[in-house]
Amino acid sequence: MIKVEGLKKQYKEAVVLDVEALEIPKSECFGLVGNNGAGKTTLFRIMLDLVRASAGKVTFEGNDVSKSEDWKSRVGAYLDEHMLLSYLTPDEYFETLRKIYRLSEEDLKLHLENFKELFNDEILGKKKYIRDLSKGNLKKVGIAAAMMGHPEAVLLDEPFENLDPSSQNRLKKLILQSKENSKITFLISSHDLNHVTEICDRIVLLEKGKVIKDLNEKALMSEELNTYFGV
Ligand SMILES: Nc1ncnc2c1ncn2[C@@H]1O[C@H](COP(=O)(O)OP(=O)(O)OP(=O)(O)O)[C@@H](O)[C@H]1O
Repeated sequence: MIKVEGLKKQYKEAVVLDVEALEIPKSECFGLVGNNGAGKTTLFRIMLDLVRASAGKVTFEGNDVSKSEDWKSRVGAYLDEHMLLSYLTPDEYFETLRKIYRLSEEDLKLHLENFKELFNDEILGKKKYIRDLSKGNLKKVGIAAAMMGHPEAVLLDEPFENLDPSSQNRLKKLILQSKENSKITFLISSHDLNHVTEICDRIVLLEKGKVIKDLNEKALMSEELNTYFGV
């Protein structure tokens, strides 16, 4: 379980995140939505100990992520391209991660087979550096990397952004399959209300850093979100 307790992030006088309490149980597909600047990425960055909270904490299976290391081998994430090694080709990058995660060559092959449809024959074996990939293809590499090493939880910031419509559908299918087969907990931030409502069991809406809605009834999600966003 991922637990957020009394979490605050402040830059000078501006409070950009203020989440009293949030519990994300194992295997949940948790959607995070909110307008630009609502605090979604900040929450993910604190969860990954990339940014220090001004107050409060995030725990993964009881351990404070800012004070322990154990969660690092159990959580995968793709927030943006800074997380990639852009001077490598995707093949070299996955091979590097394979060694870090101590996976066999067969394990890596099996993992990448799950991404065959999503990669659409544009990622592997192309001898193109990651830095030269299109934005959508960069995202695909990042997501495949985030899901390597049998993580218990995967955080994805705007995973559908820059993907073409077929790739968006393939990604949704892949997330649903992984959730079904591996019981991965997914935390997904997105501006695409249709996609998140389709794949997530629960959606939290942030406004100016605060949780203003916590929705888990599928039938009501779209209605409430469409009303809020005026779409
Ligand atoms: N290093 C920083 N210094 C000052 N303010 C920051 C810093 N990082 C983030 N912020 C502010 O924190 C707020 C929340 O930003 P955040 O990126 O978390 O929002 P978001 O919901 O992910 O937005 P978007 O949908 O546009 O990606 C914004 O007002 C942003 O300007």
